[in-house]
Amino acid sequence: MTICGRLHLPKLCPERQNVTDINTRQSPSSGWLTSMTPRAASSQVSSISRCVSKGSLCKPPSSHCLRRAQGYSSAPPQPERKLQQSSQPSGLKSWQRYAITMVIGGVVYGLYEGYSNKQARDAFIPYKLVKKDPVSTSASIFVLQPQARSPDLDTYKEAWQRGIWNFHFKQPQLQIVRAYTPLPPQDAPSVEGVSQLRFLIRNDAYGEMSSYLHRLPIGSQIELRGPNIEYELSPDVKQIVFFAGGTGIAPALQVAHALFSQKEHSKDKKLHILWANRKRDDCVGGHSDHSPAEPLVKKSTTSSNSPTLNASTKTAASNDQGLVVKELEQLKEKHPGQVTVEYFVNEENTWIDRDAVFRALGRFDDNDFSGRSSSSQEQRQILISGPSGFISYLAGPKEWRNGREQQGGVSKILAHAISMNPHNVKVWKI
Ligand SMILES: Cc1cc2nc3c(=O)[nH]c(=O)nc-3n(C[C@H](O)[C@H](O)[C@H](O)COP(=O)(O)OP(=O)(O)OC[C@H]3O[C@@H](n4cnc5c(N)ncnc54)[C@H](O)[C@@H]3O)c2cc1C
Repeated sequence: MTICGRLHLPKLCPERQNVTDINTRQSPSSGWLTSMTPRAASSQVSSISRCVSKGSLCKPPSSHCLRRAQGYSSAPPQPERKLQQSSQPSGLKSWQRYAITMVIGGVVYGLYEGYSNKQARDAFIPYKLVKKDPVSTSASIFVLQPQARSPDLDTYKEAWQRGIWNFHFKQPQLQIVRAYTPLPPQDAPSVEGVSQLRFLIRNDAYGEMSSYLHRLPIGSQIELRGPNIEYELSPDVKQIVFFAGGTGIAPALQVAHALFSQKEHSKDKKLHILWANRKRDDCVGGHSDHSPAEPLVKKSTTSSNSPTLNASTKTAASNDQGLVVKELEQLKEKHPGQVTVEYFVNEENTWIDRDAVFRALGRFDDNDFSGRSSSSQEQRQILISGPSGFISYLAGPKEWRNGREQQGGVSKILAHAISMNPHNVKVWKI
């Protein structure tokens, strides 16, 4: 078993964005590149080039020249004789000076390119709220359309292929930022050119951002920054068991999108999703794909209305399907035999407990792994996404180390289930 860290794209520190509160688990980055402006970069190139072409004997050339370029020096004044000496073509031949200039120029250009791309990623782009489709009494799908400045669609297209990612939303009055995960585009032959974004957002009555977003009328402007990659799907991954809590289903749908759009062996890939919600309202019409012979575990026998499998089967008989359930059903139709879903509803006393986790891990099929070169760990992955309590309950908490949120060890129910299963797996807490 391997526990993996998450990918972090560097971010400008919130203070510099005039944003005071951010809920992403990324720490603000700092450092020379972040704090360097393009003008400073180009002035440094010219100062460095000047310094090198004069044949100055800087050792190492860059540090001395950089200090000079920055306009300060702690070195004592150089005697005139030395300066004259340095203007002679003493140590370096002209081709050497040229080569050094080219190398330094290339490095600075590379840094500047990176800086420009980062600037574009870190800028907030205005979107217009064009639709809000209720999914349940507490969550809606928000549809956003870019306004004047068009986003970099290529970057989004790349993100859709890469795995799990999010955007930062800005609350303009409070200057706070929260992350939300876009849902894969629907009914689009290609993600290319699709500029609308959809988000499943829960309305938390006491939450600053979510209640603000749910109060916004259609036509309002919302500013977004991204994409921020959280998890990168390796092309070697063949089987995934995904534990999703509440809106944690959005990353599961993203993974499905990335997994099945991979060109190689996409027909061999399998995804099993276990989706837990507090209320049936959030997943109306969802019925589990587990075998009827395997009853879901009844947590409590004291409650008179503690339905088990029968209740979910009854609900499934209804034609009513929530929007997210519909998307899951479409996914199953599009990839028959490759996608399976189990629903867990707390108010119906169905839980992702020990048995459920153990059964889920039993879906990893060793027969699918012949003749592949990559390690089986890479090929089988367990992903967990949802509120921090959900992740902790299943696999132990994520941890803060050196100002960054890290994966932490795998403990609790998942560790037990893994120890009982003979499979070699990689675990990601999203
Ligand atoms: C990478 C990532 C992706 C995410 N994707 C999604 C997504 O796709 N969809 C989605 O809905 N969410 C998503 N989230 C969660 C989202 O970013 C926000 O955390 C969530 O919407 C709550 O933010 P908020 O500002 O509304 O709540 P906050 O104001 O930050 O409050 C947080 C919690 O504290 C409680 N609280 C606040 N004040 C009080 C008080 N005085 N007393 C008691 N309780 C209080 C609130 O009820 C709330 O539950 C994601 C989070 C991350 C990190």
